[in-house]
Amino acid sequence: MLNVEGLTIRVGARAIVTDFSCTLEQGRITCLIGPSGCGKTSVLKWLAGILPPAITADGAITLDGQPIVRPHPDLAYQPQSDALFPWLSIAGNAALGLEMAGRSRKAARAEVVAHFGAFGLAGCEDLYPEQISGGMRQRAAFLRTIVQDSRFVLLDEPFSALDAVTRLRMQDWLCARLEASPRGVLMVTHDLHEATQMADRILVMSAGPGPLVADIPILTPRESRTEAALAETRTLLKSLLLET
Ligand SMILES: Nc1ncnc2c1ncn2[C@@H]1O[C@H](COP(=O)(O)OP(=O)(O)OP(=O)(O)O)[C@@H](O)[C@H]1O
Repeated sequence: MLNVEGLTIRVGARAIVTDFSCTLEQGRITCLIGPSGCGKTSVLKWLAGILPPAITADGAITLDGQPIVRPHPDLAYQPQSDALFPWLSIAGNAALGLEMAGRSRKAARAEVVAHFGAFGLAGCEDLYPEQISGGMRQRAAFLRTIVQDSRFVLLDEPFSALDAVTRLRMQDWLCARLEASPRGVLMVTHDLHEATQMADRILVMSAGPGPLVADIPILTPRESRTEAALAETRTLLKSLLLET
């Protein structure tokens, strides 16, 4: 279990996040939503240990009750931008996390290339990032993150550049992967449909810096999440976002 307590993030004297707390459990998807600029990305960057030096933060983080130093191998992070290296092929980029974790280049490449079909990247193995579309780059970055062995995954709008059908496919792929290999996921999204379809719980941040506005468990099993079953939750989320 990953626990965050009392996280406050400041840019100079200005607080952008105040008193943020959450618990991530393995096998559960937590979606983080909130208005643009409320600090969602900053929270993920803090968790990943990559906040820029100009941004300061106070807060406690523990993994199974023990404080951890980040970057940490049990926390994989996919930034909002695809952040692919232009000089590496798509297969090379996707395999990078596994290589850094100690796999040989050949083994890492074989492991990621096995998913290229499901990710709509078949035939792109030896192309470079500038040769493929933004949606394809985002899928390669997602693959690089999700194949890692980390117990927790931090995803910042991982499907924002995808068309509607591809997005649904990737959502299904992620849910199936997590069932086969349970990990804790914290995913930022602006898409209420995505959040309610995928999440076990949804954390709502406020526009102004302040504690979470709401922490909403989604109890309906994923296979029963019809439009009707989720309508009430979506209405609640919309009204919370409008209020903030
Ligand atoms: N490097 C930085 N220097 C100065 N201010 C920053 C920096 N990074 C973020 N901020 C400010 O911190 C606040 C929170 O930004 P952040 O990107 O975390 O929000 P967000 O909720 O993820 O936004 P969005 O939904 O638009 O991606 C914003 O006011 C932003 O301008």
